[in-house]
Amino acid sequence: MPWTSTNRIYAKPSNTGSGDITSYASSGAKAAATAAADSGGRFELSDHGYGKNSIKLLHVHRDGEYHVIREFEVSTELKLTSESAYVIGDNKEVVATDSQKNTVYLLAKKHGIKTPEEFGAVVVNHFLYTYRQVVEAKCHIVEYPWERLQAGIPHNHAFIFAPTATRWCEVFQARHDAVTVKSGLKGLRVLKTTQSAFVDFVQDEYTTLADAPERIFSTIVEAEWTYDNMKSADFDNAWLTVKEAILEKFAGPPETGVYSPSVQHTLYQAEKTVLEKVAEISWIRMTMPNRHYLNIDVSKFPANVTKGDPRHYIYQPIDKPAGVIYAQLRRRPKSHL
Ligand SMILES: O=c1[nH]c(=O)c2[nH]c(=O)[nH]c2[nH]1
Repeated sequence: MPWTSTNRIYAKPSNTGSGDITSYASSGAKAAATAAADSGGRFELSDHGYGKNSIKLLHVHRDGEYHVIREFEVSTELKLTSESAYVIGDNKEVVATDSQKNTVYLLAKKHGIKTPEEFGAVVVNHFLYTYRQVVEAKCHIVEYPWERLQAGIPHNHAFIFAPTATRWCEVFQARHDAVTVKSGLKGLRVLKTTQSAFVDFVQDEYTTLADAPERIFSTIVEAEWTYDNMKSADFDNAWLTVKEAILEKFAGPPETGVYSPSVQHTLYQAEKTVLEKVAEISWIRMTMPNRHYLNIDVSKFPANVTKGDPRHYIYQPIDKPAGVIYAQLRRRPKSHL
């Protein structure tokens, strides 16, 4: 889906002044009130920012009988040119976090929320355009996983919470720069009972793990990615494609599955599928913790207490520790040869 009709998203805000700007304190006071000046050159503020976290918001789009909902937690963060609020307690340039919260509701009312990524761009753009003292704006959005209720046919206005995976995005814009968008998925918990192995790894005096030609594979996937060409990006489609690529490469076809020689290989396969399928994604990073399920070793028990139905297999789920496997796959620049 292209960006919304508002072309403000791609404009590069300048600080040379505009009718939009409603607040700006004198630069004289700002120059003096730095941590470096205040501390006689001993210290400097190496980072700062402030905002409102987890602004809860339900967007309902009522189109006759057919209603669409999206629920979010939106967090905003601004960085000001001035250090005055920190160093001398001068709040003249501070856009209150309470006002940031109000702004989120008012922008949602005005523009609606088509995708979290597009709404995040509206929010950061607004802060940079409206307040000259804002040098950077960030908006982090987490979406609640509501799905339309299916009652034979899709229900017009009832929904069910289906937390298969949580969608999030982070939108950032610095003054004079374009918007950048990072999208992500977390909490996608999966398990399969065969077609997973881990063999042929280093065997030395530190090793007790035996080759496992057959094991349980379970993980809780996290993924994040950015876009090369945001103008043509279809954010909803990208998120669904990432989720489906992970499920496809983890599970394989329903009847036969797909063999996994390691978490590493399955993770790479999923990332490669995403870059093949979604042209606008420039890189993707996935993390797959290896949630271990240990075979219960019954060999030390007498046969009369261990024998039973051979179709029963009992494992011990292990919460901690978990293996942690991650990789980031990006497109290589096209060769000019
Ligand atoms: O798929 C795996 N990768 C590893 O690196 C590893 N290490 C380990 O102990 N078990 C596994 N499994």
